[in-house]
Amino acid sequence: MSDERPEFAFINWIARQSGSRTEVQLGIGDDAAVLSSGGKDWVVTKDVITAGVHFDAKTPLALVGRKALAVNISDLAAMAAQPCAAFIGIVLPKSMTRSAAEELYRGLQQLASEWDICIGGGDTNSWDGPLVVSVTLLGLVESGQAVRRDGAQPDDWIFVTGPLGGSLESGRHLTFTPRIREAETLKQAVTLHAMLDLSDGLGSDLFHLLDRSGVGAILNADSIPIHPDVSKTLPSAARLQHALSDGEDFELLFTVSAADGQRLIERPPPGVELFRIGEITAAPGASLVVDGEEQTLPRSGWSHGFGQTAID
Ligand SMILES: Nc1ncnc2c1ncn2[C@@H]1O[C@H](COP(=O)(O)OP(=O)(O)O)[C@@H](O)[C@H]1O
Ligand SMILES: Cc1ncc(C[n+]2csc(CCOP(=O)(O)OP(=O)(O)O)c2C)c(N)n1
Ligand SMILES: [Mg+2]
Repeated sequence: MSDERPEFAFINWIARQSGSRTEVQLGIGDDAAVLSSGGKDWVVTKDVITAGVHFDAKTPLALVGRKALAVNISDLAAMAAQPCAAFIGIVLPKSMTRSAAEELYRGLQQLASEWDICIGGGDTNSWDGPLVVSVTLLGLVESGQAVRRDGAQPDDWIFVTGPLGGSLESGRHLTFTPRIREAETLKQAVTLHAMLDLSDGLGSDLFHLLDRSGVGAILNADSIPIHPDVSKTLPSAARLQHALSDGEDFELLFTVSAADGQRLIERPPPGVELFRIGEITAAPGASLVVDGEEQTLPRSGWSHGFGQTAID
């Protein structure tokens, strides 16, 4: 007879629908999972989402589960890898019911099956704090083919795969489709020099790519695609600011040689939206051309602040 106390009953319920993959030789039920790669490279990512920070009390729990996995799939898209197995850590508020916990998991499980992801394991805790979901996601890529942040080169063209801004107000941050297919299509079409996904906002994430690559960038304000979710009644400078700093767009930003960039513009690969927003420069720093005038692009966007007030 299996252990029917809440934690173990819930884990048994999860195990019955965890999916399977040949790479996952041993999944839920032992002290650890066993995976084999078949000669490819593993690409491993982790993102945590927290009540009050990434979703609020009104967010349907199925969408919370969905988002916890989707943000990680987006990180694998940014590396041009294919998702394979997920490990789910959940810290439930003690007041949460079993059916609420199941709803959370259903949202997660549904997205997992859409992307053929096997849930290989995880951990379940409960406490007197808010809901926290932490996902570790493993993906696969042909050896040496992961696309990194540090490969941008001077004169590269910079592209994004979709319009930016307004994702929180519209709820898009809960329902977006990770750009796995787009990354795969682009990887087939051109040589991707550097890539990342836009989670904190263009005005923040661009700098991560520039810093890692040791280059700078010049962006054209008129070319930055502003999402229809950003209110049309705002002045254009405010709309641009939303596109730069709202975050959670989960579009890809990538750089390619000018020749490859030209190719993408002339023959856009099917199923990929593309916006050319600027160029990489040898000189560090980022600037923005607004009405023909070059301005410094300040770092903006989201970052998790802490340690500012001495209460420890
Ligand atoms: N607490 C942590 N311990 C170890 N590595 C971390 C921690 N937090 C973030 N990282 C690492 O720092 C890098 C940047 O993280 P992050 O800004 O969260 O990236 P992303 O936007 O892709 O999720 C990643 O390599 C991530 O694995
Ligand atoms: C309740 C709530 N407040 C604010 C936001 C907006 N927001 C939360 S986290 C975030 C940035 C991305 O999160 P992070 O944990 O930094 O992701 P990572 O860069 O690690 O992928 C944004 C824009 C939200 N989605 N929900
Ligand atoms: Mg992260």
